[in-house]
Amino acid sequence: MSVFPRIDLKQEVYDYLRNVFTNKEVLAAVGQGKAEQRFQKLLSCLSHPPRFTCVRASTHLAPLEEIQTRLQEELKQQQNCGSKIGDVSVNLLPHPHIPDVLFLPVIGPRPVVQLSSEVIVGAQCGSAVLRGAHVFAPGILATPKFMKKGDMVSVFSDLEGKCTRGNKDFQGKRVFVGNGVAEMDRSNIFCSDEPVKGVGIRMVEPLYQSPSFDRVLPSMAFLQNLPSVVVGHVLGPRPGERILDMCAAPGGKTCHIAALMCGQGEVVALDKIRGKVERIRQNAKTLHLECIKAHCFNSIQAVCSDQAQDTQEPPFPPERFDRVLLDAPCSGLGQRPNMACTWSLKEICSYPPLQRKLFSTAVRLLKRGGVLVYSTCTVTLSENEEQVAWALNTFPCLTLQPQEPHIGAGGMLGAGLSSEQLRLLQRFSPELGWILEAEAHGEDDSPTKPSPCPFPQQANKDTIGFFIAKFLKS
Ligand SMILES: C[S@@+](CC[C@H](N)C(=O)[O-])C[C@H]1O[C@@H](n2cnc3c(N)ncnc32)[C@H](O)[C@@H]1O
Repeated sequence: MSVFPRIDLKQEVYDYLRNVFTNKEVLAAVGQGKAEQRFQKLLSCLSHPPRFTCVRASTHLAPLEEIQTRLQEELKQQQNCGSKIGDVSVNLLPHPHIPDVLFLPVIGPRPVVQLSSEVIVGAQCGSAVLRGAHVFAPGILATPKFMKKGDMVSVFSDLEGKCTRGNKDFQGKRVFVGNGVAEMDRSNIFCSDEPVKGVGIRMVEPLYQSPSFDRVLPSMAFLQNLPSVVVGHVLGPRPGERILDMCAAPGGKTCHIAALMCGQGEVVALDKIRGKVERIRQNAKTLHLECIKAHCFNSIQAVCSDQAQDTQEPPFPPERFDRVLLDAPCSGLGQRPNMACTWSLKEICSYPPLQRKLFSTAVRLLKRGGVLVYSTCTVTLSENEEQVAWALNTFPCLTLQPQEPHIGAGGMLGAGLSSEQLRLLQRFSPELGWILEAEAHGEDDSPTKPSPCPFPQQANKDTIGFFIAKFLKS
């Protein structure tokens, strides 16, 4: 199952995370051995891609079955267009409990032979390749000296971010992600006056095989991690409501919310970075969602004190929204695949205070009787369960609510929450699925050998690390 080394973390971050996963409450519940095993499995699975590609289907535009058939046809055609991945069957699977999700099993790691011609790409680009993307030219850092369009090359991801652009003899740490065909000469990539655009290497033998969804039925299929799709359903928007998405770019969840409302009502999407707000607008346009109003704004300041002010633009008067989503900026330690995180502990610990400021604004902007969903794509306690404990103490008007669907695990021990409160939280913990799988394959010393999870449980478990809490304001 593991082909890559465990995620590489700064020692101080490793120690911090290890303390989180072996905290007193966890140790009292499961003991040192199990807690340590869970932490080590987490480090392993973070460096690997999830084994399913999740697509959110635009069921506001067409029935799921129609989208499934059209996508399958498109992806088969893509295979026939000259790539070596023609032997793969495209089998999109609907999720039995989530009406707008289609899964595509990822095939890998496959036995791909490395070539002598090496192309080095940035870590982010390498991660995208492991999830089915081709290599876009701006992600290329180094190529063979005389690389010409049409050459077959092996693609490697620069693990430590040490490869300089245009390097001709990079010797640093890298991992192999597959073979591809150059779509450009080296000179076009590094010696052009214009910023370089488009596909630089077309992947024909990826280590992990999943079709590229680039320009495949863009209005019908939106690539989104499963927990992110769950967030939209947990928020439960209804047609005609007024919804605020406080940290919205690039707009995956905003668009899902608008689609669930069948375009009726209003979804206000805020993000503090102007370029990213444009992405929200583009996505809304592509998906034919007209009820989205995107603004560039610092959400911490999105509430004004004047109750009477009825403005269409931020800042908004208090208690203005039926539902609020705070998909908070976070340390992102649940993202997969991620082979190396260069962040310091100080950077990781900078998020909780920011999240609390955003949360306080969210509570003020929410109507009484309204729903607030808080989510992150990270695995720390301080950004997840500890934030929930803080919120319940600070805002007596808030209560935790059950989530639908609830396909992840409950909250993690360590923040002093009761078992009932933990049950109401939803934590996607891919390491738990990996432990089951290893035990089933006899890789661990477990006395019992459960069988590997069938679909869809496997797809529900092998996701990015993610956290969701749902509150009602009374
Ligand atoms: C986790 S991402 C959001 C992903 C998004 N919800 C989606 O599903 O596509 C967090 C976003 O918060 C934005 N952000 C960070 N601080 C913010 C603030 N004070 N006000 C508004 N947006 C902020 C970042 O620019 C980033 O785009």
